[in-house]
Amino acid sequence: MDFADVDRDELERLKLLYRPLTDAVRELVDATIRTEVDDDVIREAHTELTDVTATLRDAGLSGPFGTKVTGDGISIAWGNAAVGTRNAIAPPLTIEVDDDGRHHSTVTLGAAYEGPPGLVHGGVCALVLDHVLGMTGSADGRRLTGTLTLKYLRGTPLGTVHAEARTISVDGRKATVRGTLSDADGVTVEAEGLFITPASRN
Ligand SMILES: CCCCCCCCCCCCCCCC(=O)SCCNC(=O)CCNC(=O)[C@H](O)C(C)(C)COP(=O)(O)OP(=O)(O)OC[C@H]1O[C@@H](n2cnc3c(N)ncnc32)[C@H](O)[C@@H]1OP(=O)(O)O
Repeated sequence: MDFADVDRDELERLKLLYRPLTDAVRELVDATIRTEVDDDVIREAHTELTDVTATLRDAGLSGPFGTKVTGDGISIAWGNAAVGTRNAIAPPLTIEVDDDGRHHSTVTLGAAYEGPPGLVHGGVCALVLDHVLGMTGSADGRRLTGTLTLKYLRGTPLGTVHAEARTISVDGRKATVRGTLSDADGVTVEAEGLFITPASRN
C-alpha cells in the first residue's frame, strides 16, 4: 500500500480495520499461554491458525513495517514493539502529555509479559520505560536512546502499571530524561536515560 495516498479519513478506516485484528491476536497469545483444553483441541487450533497465517501472508511487505508518512504528513509506525497498531506484541502504550511536559502512560500487562512468576519481565519494564522516556526526550525533535539506566526497586506485579517521565535537561542533541514505573503501591522501577539526535540519520 502507498501511504502517500492515504488521507485522514482513510487512516481512521484502516485503524478501525486493523485494531480488532491485532486485539484478537493479543487475545490469542493470552489464550495460548493459559489454555487447558484437551490435546486434540490444541491440534485443531494449530491447524486453523496455520491456515489463517497463510491467508494473511497471501499479500504482504517483504520486511518490517518501518515508518510510513501519509498524504497528510502523519507518521505511522504500526509495527513498533511498544505502540504499533498492527503489532500484537505491543502492550500497546498510549502516551499522554501534560502542559508541563510530563509524559505518562497507564497500561495493563498480562500473562504475555511475565518474567518471574506473577511479575513483569525486567526487559518489558525496560521497553515501557524506554518508550515513555524516549517520547519525552523527543518532544522537541527525534532522539534515540543512547544510554538507559534502570533501578529495579521491587518486582512489578502483572496488571495495571503506570509509567511517567520528565525531561531533566537538554544540551544540544542530548536530552536527559528521568522516569518511573509504578503499581498501585508506588514506584517499582526508576529510570534515567540519555537520548541523542544522531549526527547522521539512522
Ligand atoms: C516535533 C518533533 C517530534 C518528533 C517525534 C519523534 C518521535 C520519536 C519518538 C521516539 C521514541 C522512541 C523511544 C524508543 C527509542 C529507541 O528504541 S531507539 C533504539 C535504541 N537506540 C539505538 O539504536 C541507538 C543506537 N546508537 C546510535 O544511533 C548512536 O550511537 C547515537 C546514540 C544516536 C549517538 O550518535 P552520534 O550522533 O554518532 O553521537 P556522537 O556524535 O558520537 O556523540 C554525541 C554526544 O553524545 C554522547 N554519546 C554518544 N553515544 C552515547 C551513548 N550511547 N550513551 C551516552 N552518550 C553518548 C557523546 O559522548 C557525545 O557527547 P558530547 O561530546 O557532545 O558531550
